[in-house]
Amino acid sequence: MAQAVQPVIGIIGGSGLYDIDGLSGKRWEKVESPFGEPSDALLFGDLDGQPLVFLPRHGRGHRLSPTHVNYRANIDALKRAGVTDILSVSAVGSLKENLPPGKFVLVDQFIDRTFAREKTFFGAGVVGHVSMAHPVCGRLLDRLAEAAGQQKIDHQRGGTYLAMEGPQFSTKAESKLYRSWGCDVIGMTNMPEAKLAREAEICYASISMVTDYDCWHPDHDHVTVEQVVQVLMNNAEKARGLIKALVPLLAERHMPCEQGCDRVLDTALITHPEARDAAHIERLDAVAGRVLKDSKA
Ligand SMILES: CSC[C@H]1O[C@H](OP(=O)(O)O)[C@H](O)[C@@H]1O
Ligand SMILES: Nc1ncnc2[nH]cnc12
Repeated sequence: MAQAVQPVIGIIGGSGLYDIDGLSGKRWEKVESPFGEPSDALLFGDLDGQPLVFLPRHGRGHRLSPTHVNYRANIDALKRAGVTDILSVSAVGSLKENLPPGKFVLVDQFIDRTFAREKTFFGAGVVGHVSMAHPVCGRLLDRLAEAAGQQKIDHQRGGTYLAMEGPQFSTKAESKLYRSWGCDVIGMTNMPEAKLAREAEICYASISMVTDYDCWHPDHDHVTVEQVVQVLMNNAEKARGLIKALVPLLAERHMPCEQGCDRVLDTALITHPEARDAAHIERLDAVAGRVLKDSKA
């Protein structure tokens, strides 16, 4: 018989979102990870009785570029904090005419064009392969769409997020190429974040807030940080409202994830138990302890 789980909601705040207000019992706590330094301490608290953990992706003060965010340490730290569901909040450029600045896109697919980041917890002594066919948890996406509807936020359900390395914005040729691929939005951070959340068996969904038309649109200025920040400031209230509306929708005890996000490692590991590396198994205590606990040397 499947067991109900008490959800712990993790929010990864992107550009412009470095804190969460309205939390009771608010405390910043440093969480150590064997994968290095998370972007910042974690902010623990309760929102209307629901446990919540917040992490500013770029650190308070926006110290880390998308390439220098330690995505592995961030996801590992959230897993150690007991997080079951991650909501990633991001600023993105629009690659479609009908997605103007201010619109929220609840993406459901990604194309990963990043190349200078650690992208897996596995390898070197513990090899694992998880499915990324459906990178976003359907249940989280349903609840997000419901909350956005309740808040009357202009949003699109579904869409493809192109993850680029950055930190420079795209050339016009790149922007047009991604449009020709049918991508909806572009950003620099949701990959490998979504891949690592999947490996750590945490449900993941992304709220992508459109801030600009990147550089392809003949009638709009090319993206600048100033423009992104301005649109984010105008939308901060909407983002806060969405999170507030979403939390109670996720708060009821839920059964194991229907999509299986929380058990992907049941079928992912290929290294023979006798060939597994003891030191690596130790580093994976939070991420994969559930399936590796009998492998310890
Ligand atoms: C400040 S503009 C570029 C910056 O904003 C986005 O970050 P995040 O996803 O954390 O909101 C984009 O990916 C870049 O990192
Ligand atoms: N146009 C853009 N390209 C990449 N990341 C972004 N974040 C916000 N706007 C962006």
